[in-house]
Amino acid sequence: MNVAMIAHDQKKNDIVYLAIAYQNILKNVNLYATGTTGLRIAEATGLHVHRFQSGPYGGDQQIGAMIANNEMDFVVFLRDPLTAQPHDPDISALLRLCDVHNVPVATNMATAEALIRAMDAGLIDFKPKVRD
Ligand SMILES: O=C(CO)COP(=O)(O)O
Repeated sequence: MNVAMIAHDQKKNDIVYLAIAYQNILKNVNLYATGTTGLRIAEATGLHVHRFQSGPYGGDQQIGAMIANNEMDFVVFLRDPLTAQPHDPDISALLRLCDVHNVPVATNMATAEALIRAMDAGLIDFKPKVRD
């Protein structure tokens, strides 16, 4: 199970809270993250996180590549809806790829918690996606 965790700066504390609260579940998956988010999660939890570039430097696109390669099962992307991001096209592209490949993606805390619990309960079908 490969899970990506990404958060904009104003949401970093939230994603750290999420990782701490659910670390007993997240320790059983392969965690991927953009650079700074991954560092914050690793420091706070001790969990191993595969870290990509920081988002504005290509991290979103690197995670997008995993989605396109059918290698990502679940994405938590806590976006900041109140601050303009210089790499907005990359953010849109990542979310678009989640929809193209039918990958569950949570963009706020409420959905993230619901999906992590659903994942733990085996309620989400994470089988490899079938494409035409
Ligand atoms: O900008 C981001 C996602 O679009 C997140 O990048 P960082 O985790 O490196 O801050």
